[in-house]
This record gives sequence, C-alpha cells and structure tokens, in this order.
Amino acid sequence: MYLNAIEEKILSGEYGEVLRKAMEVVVKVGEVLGAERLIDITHAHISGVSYFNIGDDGLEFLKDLKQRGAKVRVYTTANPYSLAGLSLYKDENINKKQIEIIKTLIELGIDPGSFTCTPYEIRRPSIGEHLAWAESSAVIYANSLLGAFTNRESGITALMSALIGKTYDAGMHRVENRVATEEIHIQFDIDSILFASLLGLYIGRVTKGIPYIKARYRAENNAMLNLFLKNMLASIASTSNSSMAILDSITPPNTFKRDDHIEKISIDEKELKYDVACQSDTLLLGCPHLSYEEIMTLFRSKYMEIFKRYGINKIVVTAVSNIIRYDVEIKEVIRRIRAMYNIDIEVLPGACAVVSNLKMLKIESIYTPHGKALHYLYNLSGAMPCSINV
Ligand SMILES: C[C@@](O)(CCOP(=O)(O)O)CC(=O)O
Repeated sequence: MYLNAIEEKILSGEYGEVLRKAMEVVVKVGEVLGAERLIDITHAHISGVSYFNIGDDGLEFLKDLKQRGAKVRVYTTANPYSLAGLSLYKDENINKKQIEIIKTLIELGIDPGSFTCTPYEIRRPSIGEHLAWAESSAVIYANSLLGAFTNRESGITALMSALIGKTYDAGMHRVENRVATEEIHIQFDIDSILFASLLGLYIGRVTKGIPYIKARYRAENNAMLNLFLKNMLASIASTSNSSMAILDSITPPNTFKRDDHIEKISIDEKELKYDVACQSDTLLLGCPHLSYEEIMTLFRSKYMEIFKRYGINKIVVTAVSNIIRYDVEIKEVIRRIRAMYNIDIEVLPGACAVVSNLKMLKIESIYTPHGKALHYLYNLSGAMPCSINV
C-alpha cells in the first residue's frame, strides 16, 4: 500500500506507540482488502460500548488506550450504552463498569452527546463523505440513504481509524464495488414498521451482498417513511453482512453502479412470517433509536389504541440523545398518555435495551415492531421478543 510521508512516520512509531498501532491495524486490514492507499475520514462511529458485550477486557483495553494518551483525531460518535449506564441494575459493580466505559470513551474524545446507534441524527454526513463507522444499522443507512461511503467496521477498526483520522480505500469506499447483486421487487405496499422489518430480515437472508430494492412505501409522513426505511435497512444488516442496499429512486445517484444482468427476485407479503406466540405487558420502541419527530409520530392515539389492544401498559423508548432538547414537550405527551390510556412511558436517551441483560431486570418477554430487535433480543438480552404490528 502506498503511504505518504506522514503516514510512514506514524507507522514507524515517530508519533508514539498508540498511533503506530492504530496505523498498523488500519493498514493491515486495508492490505488484506486490496487497498492501494489510505483516505481521510470526516467522522468515525464506534461500537463496543455495552459492558455486557465488551466486559472487563474491553474496559481494560479502553483504559489502557487512555493511559497511553490516545485521543481521536476526527469527529467521533459512539453507540448507545446498556441500561447499566442509567444505574438500573441492583448489581452496583455492573453499573460502575458501564459508567467507567462511558467516561473513558469521553476522555478519548468521543462526542459526549452521542451514544446512539443513529449517529446521523447527531451529525448528518453529506453525499460523498468518507466515514469509518461500526454499527451495522448506521452503516447501511449512511451508504444507502445518505450517499456517504463507509465499510462495516468493527468497534476496534472504527476506533483505530478515529485515532488516525483515516481509513483504507477499499470495499464500500469505491463506487465500482457498489454494484447491486440482485434486483428485488416488492409485491406489496410497505405500510408498517413491522412489515418493513420482516421484509428487511427476509432480504438479508436472500441477498448476495447489495440488493437493489424496488418498493412502494405508504407512510403518513416523513418521520414514518424514515422509520420504514431505517427499520428495513437495519433488518437487512441483521440477517446479512450487507453494508448497503440500493433503494430505487432514493439512493443518491453516482454513489453506486448498475448491472442490468442480475437475478430478479420478487417478494410477496405472504412470505413474511411473524407468528411468534408470545405476549408481554411491555413494548420496546427505538431499535434503531428514535428521533424526536419519530417519537411524536408514534405517541399518538392511533398507536396507543393498538398498544392497549395488545395489553401493553408500559413502553420503553430508546432514543437519540439530542431529544433532551424537547424534554418539556415529550413529558407533556407522556403525561397525557398516562391519563388517557393508563400506559407508562419511559424515554431513555443514549441507552439500548437490546445490548442490556433484560433477564436481570426481570423482563422475560417484550413486544417490539423492530426487525433488528426481533433478531437480536433473545441472544443479546435473554428476553423473548414478541412482534407487534405497528
Ligand atoms: C447488534 C449491535 O448493534 C450491537 C452493538 O453493541 P455494542 O456497541 O458493540 O455494545 C452491533 C451491530 O449491529 O453492528
């Protein structure tokens, strides 16, 4: 791989051991993927934040980096923390360790107002920006909807890229690699989060890499349309390694190439099964995180009546941290919903229920319309996910 003079110096250790190691990791991964050079990034997003996922070893690794003076070189956001970040566990040690992870990441230079799986709601990349993002749902959103360029990084490679402000020029960073592998025709109107999700989970299972999706979306407003798209994409990324889908008439032109001689697949509503026979009195909304507009769209009578019919009396909402700007408005709606429907709502900015041990919080099962949560909840949190048609 060609390295410029500064990159060479970093790699030879002239700027210290932390940067040398970070450069070594990025160059090695790049060489394996056939990169000929490094490119500058504008924004890194790291995963590996939940104490339940990274454990003591992960925390030690981050603390060691900090002690060696590591600091990110570019704007960097981080994934949400587990519910232990809000001190929700009886086990003080778990809360303490999660808070230490958060503190260490902030000391490394991560935006303290981030901690979200939707970093594009904190800083929206422009078309053509090169990023080093982990978090599969954010990666596929950035490539497919925003016209940005990022590979699906691991927590470690994204962090190493953040430290040097660069990534390797391979994979999704090159337009010639952004070619659809099959054309998928959706035979029904996408009109709910659940069906957008089930469709995404299905597409993830059949795609060879980059599905070209032709679909009609029937959404009441832009917030709902965004919910359909982001849940479909997050679900594709849950059941596949895919880091991009090309959405007909939506994905920005010139950020992908077309090949007309690809397999055509058509998907009918009947193929999407969701008869999970389980029930709960609790609903999880916000996987990926909800924005303020999305919360307000879902906190309306139309949906509360559906939730009541399912026997739900508690809603846990995980959301992008910047919704705290609308604290007064959100609290007022929550108060009205409690009075009218007897449903308690807890909004948790910055946190993620899916990466938290829910069994320890005595949550055995939970309703959710989100495909990513339906896919990961059981293995990551121990709670049984029940699908709800919203
Ligand atoms: C399932 C997933 O969202 C878990 C992220 O948790 P953490 O930030 O690695 O603790 C990872 C992904 O989808 O990229």
